[in-house]
This record gives sequence, structure tokens and C-alpha cells, in this order.
Amino acid sequence: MLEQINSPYDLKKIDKKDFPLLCEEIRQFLIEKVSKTGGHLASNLGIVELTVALHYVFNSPVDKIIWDVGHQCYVHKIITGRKDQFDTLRKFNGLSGYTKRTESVHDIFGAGHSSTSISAALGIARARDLNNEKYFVVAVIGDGALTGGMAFEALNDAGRSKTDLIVVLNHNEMSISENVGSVSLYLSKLRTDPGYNKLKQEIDNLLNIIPPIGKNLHRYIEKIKDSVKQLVVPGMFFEEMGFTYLGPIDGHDTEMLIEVLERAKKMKGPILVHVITKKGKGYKFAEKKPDKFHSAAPFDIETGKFVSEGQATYSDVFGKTLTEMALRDKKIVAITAAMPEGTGLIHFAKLIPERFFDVGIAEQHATTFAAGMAVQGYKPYFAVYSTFLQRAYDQLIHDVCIQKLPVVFAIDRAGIVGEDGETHQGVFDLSFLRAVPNISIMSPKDANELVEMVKLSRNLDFPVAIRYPRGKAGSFDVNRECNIEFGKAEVINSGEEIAIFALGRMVAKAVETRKILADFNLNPFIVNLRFVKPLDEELILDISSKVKLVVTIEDNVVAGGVGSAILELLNSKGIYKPVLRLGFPDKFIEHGDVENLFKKYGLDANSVANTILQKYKEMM
Ligand SMILES: Cc1ncc(C[n+]2csc(CCOP(=O)(O)OP(=O)(O)O)c2C)c(N)n1
Ligand SMILES: CC(=O)[C@@H](O)[C@H](O)COP(=O)(O)O
Ligand SMILES: [Mg+2]
Repeated sequence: MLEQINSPYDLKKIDKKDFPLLCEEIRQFLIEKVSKTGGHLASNLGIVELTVALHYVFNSPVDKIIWDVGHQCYVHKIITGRKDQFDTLRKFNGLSGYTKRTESVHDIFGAGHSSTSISAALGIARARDLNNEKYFVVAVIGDGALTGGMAFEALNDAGRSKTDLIVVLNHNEMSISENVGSVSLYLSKLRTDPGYNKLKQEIDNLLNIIPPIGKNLHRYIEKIKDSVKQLVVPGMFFEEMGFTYLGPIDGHDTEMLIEVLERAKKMKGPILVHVITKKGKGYKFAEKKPDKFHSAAPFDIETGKFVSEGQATYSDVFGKTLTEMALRDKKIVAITAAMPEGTGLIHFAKLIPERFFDVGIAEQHATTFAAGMAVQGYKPYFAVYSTFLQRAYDQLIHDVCIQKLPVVFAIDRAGIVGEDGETHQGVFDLSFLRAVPNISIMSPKDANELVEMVKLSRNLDFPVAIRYPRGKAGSFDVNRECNIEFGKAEVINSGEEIAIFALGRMVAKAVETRKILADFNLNPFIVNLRFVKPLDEELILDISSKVKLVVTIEDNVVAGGVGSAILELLNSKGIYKPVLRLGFPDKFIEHGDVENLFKKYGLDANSVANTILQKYKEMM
């Protein structure tokens, strides 16, 4: 059946009774393809029936379906004519793992970061109304994404607006890990107590029988209805927010889904359809461990084992080091915004649960919450992906840095992350952090240096950012002493003519570059900068004054990064030399394998060596 589907129109030609079979085919397709490419398997397995029902009931692209985060849009991509590209999913020049406006007219709104769908949908709906147009607007948001503040800002705005808008809440009790927070508990209550909803329906029916006689009496009765509802159905949260609540419904029953969505179509104002699904449905390993199959690496279908399992990542190095420190130091607390696994804080959570805080997908709250703990003498470590820290820029400035509070931002996934693409590349943090007073920024060249930096940060009495990349880290020792001196760079090689200042994982590339340049009789200085703020000015000025060409290499956009910092320093001291700044250009970096991307942007060792040679020849 799947072969016949190349557009939502084809789906409408299929007999509804055959949908369960179609969904089964889609699941097999997903498992087979994602086992090879990697990707967000569990979320997509859970949303098969809901996506089929949505595309059956609504008429995309005339009707607008907006996916929150977008990591669960694979079924949508299959139905909207992109199934033949699934072998290229998340690969260089291949299909994006998220919704992307340039990829299809059915991707009405691009995503990757969480909790944006209701705002975007409301914007589209209000634009529709201003234009006097007629179409449906549907936001699909998960229970995890609903923990994000933006979702509530949007509900708050939409609820009283009377704008026609349908929000479908895909409730599977999971964020990446288990979902957290009181809204999550509230949803679970709705989910597990069918009588609760039946009662609501019965009360609504009963109250609606009361005839509205006269204007004043009508108003009075409406008031009574509201009070009775509040008394008998406590916490009618969505209704109180101004939404008509439909649900909860079984999200794996296509017939039921279609019936309820059709009903929602006929209703006016903001509607919330509460759908219960199972993350990972239909693949036993993903059902059992939905967190492991959330953002899955390629795996073996039979065993559920990941191809590259085993080696420690930078996240593990951070998580294990901090846990080790915190076992002896009761002031250390760890904070995550819904990423305990991804950030390596799971190690901390298991051993020291009382000092571990998962605040939901709420980076802004996490940052100010950390500031609050710091005010009371704790040492908070907020582990956050570089790309998601963008969300909390104001909190970082206003709540942490202005007050010079000793919060440590453990910035994971700094630099390019690869397959997640432009929404997730962590290539802006150096630029946006450098501009902020009071914060110190450092980046380790390898796993052991990360251990040392985490230790160093413990006794720094001001805001600190430690940035490190996604991926394997090599061997390390959490018991290693800290030998790094604050603000001091490391000279890896002395040299002549050329100085290469590199940061973080680019140090290894600089070392490799030097080997290539040796064949051309060039022996540059190689400096591991370690610190972006403060820069080791003395060392940088000393070495720069000895060479003809200064080169900087960073895993960040060139604009405002560490190369800019060095250029500014040299300029301010009257050292006017060519400074070749290597990093990412002024564009969003697409998805693909990290090494391919480094190559494309001239940041692999061979490309760096060639660029240096060319520049050097021009100068001679
Ligand atoms: C701002 C932001 N923070 C963190 C993430 C990482 N993230 C991606 S999906 C996800 C969980 C989403 O859960 P939910 O919306 O319930 O979708 P499900 O996977 O359960 O279907 C998280 C935390 C993100 N995409 N954006
Ligand atoms: C959708 C999303 O934002 C996360 O699932 C992200 O893809 C995880 O990335 P990692 O695989 O690097 O943890
Ligand atoms: Mg969920």
C-alpha cells in the first residue's frame, strides 16, 4: 500500500479500514531505513496513526500542519512524497531530519528546537483571518515540548483569542527521557482516569440542557456552569485556558482519530485534541528503551544494538567528572533542561538524585534557576547543548552575568554536530558569549583537558562557560589533578614564520596541519588557546610578534569568534599582520557527516594546510 502513496491525496483514496495495515507498512519502512541512517525512530514510530489521520482529515498544503520540534515528521515526509529519499535521511545533501520550508510545500514551518509550534500556528491562523481566507491550522506538539515556556505563552495568547486553531497534543509520557513536571503529572491523570473525561462530558451535557432564558439569566447560568465545572472537574486546565478540550483518545486507533479530528474541524475557536500514544510503538527495543531510540545511531534490527556503542563521549567525561566531584562536594548541583542522557548528567542523576534537577525543556528557566541556587551558595552546573543555550541568552546576561554569579555552563554539542543540521549546529556560542562581560570561556583540546577544566571551574567565583563537542572523546581519568592555569594557553609546538592558534577539537587539526606543512618546510607554532576569555594576551602577542602570518582555527562562525578576538587584540596593540581566520562562514551550516562538513568548509587538516600555503605564497 505504501508504494501507492506519493502525496496526501493518494492517502485519501485508500479505504479507511486499511489504515492499520498501512500503518504497519510505514512502521516497517521506518525501522528498516532508520536502522541504516540513524535518526529519531521512537518518536516517529509513536506517531504513525496520528500522522495518517491528520493527512486524511486535513488537506495539506492548503490546511497547515505545524510539527513541534519536527523530529517526529518522518511519517509526514513519507506521506508528502519524500519516501524515496529516506536512504539519504540526515546525510550530506540528503533529506533533513526536521521540517524544512525549502524541502516541501507541506513543511509550512521549519523546526528543530522545541515548543514553537503553537506560536507559529497562531501567527498563521491570525494571518489567515486578516486575509479573510479559509483553511485549518493545526499544531502538533508533544508532552515534552509542552514543558517549554513558549508553548504556554502561546496557549495564553491563543486561548482567549477565539481564533480557529487546532492543537493536537501527542502525549506519550516521554520527553527524550521520562517527561517531568506538574503539567506532565496532570496529563497522566487525564490519561489514566477515563472516568474523569466521561464525567466532564456528562456534566457538559447536563449543563447544556438548561435553557438560556433572558440575557442576565443566561450570563448567570454560564457563571454557574463554570463554577460547577471547576468544582466537579478540578483543573480543567485547557478549558480554563480558553481551549475546547477533546480527549483523551487512543492515538493508535485511526478510526477514532479521524472521527475526533473531523469533530474538531467543525468546532470554532481554539481546540485541543489530547492524543495518547506509545513512543517506540511496534519495535520492541524502542518500546522498551524509547530514550535510547529517541535520537538513534544506526542499529541492528534483530538485536537492537547500536553499531558504534561503547566508547565514552565528551558528555560522559563531563558527567562522570562532575559526579565524582559532587560526591565529595555537597555544594555542587547539576541542572538539565530535559537532556539527562545527552549531556551525560544521567551519571549524576543516578548517584546523587537529590542534587540533580531536570527542569523540562526550559533553558531559560534552567539558567535563572541556576542563578537562584548560586545566590544561596550552591555551585550550579547547567549542562546544555550549545544550540539550546541560545534560548537563554537574556537570562545568561541578566540573571547570571550582571550579578557575576558562579554558574558553570557546560556547553555540550559546541561546534558542528552533523546530522541534525542547521537548527542544531553549535557554531554561535563563542560569538554570543564573548560579547558578555564577567563570563570566562574555555574549551578543552581533549577528554583529559575537559576533566581539568571542570575541576578548575569549581573554584572560579564568576560565570564560566566550558564548551566541548559532540562525539567520542578518547581515554580519560576523572581523578586527574587540574594542571591548567586560569587564562593560560598551551604551546604545543614552537616554530617559525607562522603561528596557528587553535581552540578545542580544532587543536588536533592544527597538529595534523603542521605535519602536512612540514613537507613544505614550514614549521608553524601550534598553540592550544584553552581560553577565549580571558585570552592569554601575553603569549599571543609574544608569538604573533615573532611570525609573519597568524592563523586561527575554531569550530564556530568566524564572525565574532576567537579569531576575531585575536585580531582585535593584535590591532589594539598595534601589531598589524595578516590574520587568517578559519571557521564557519556567514551562513547556516547544513546537515551531514561532521568530517564531510569540515572538509566542505575548508576546516579539515588538508584544506587548512592548503589555505595556509596559498596565503603564505601570496605574502612572499
Ligand atoms: C529548545 C530545545 N531544547 C531541547 C531540545 C531537545 N529535544 C528534542 S525532542 C525533545 C523531547 C520532546 O518530547 P516530546 O515533545 O514529548 O516528543 P516525543 O519525542 O515524545 O514524541 C527534546 C528535549 C530541543 N529540540 N529544543
Ligand atoms: C530533536 C532534538 O533536538 C534532539 O533529539 C537531538 O537530535 C539530540 O541530539 P543528540 O543525538 O546529539 O543527543
Ligand atoms: Mg512525548
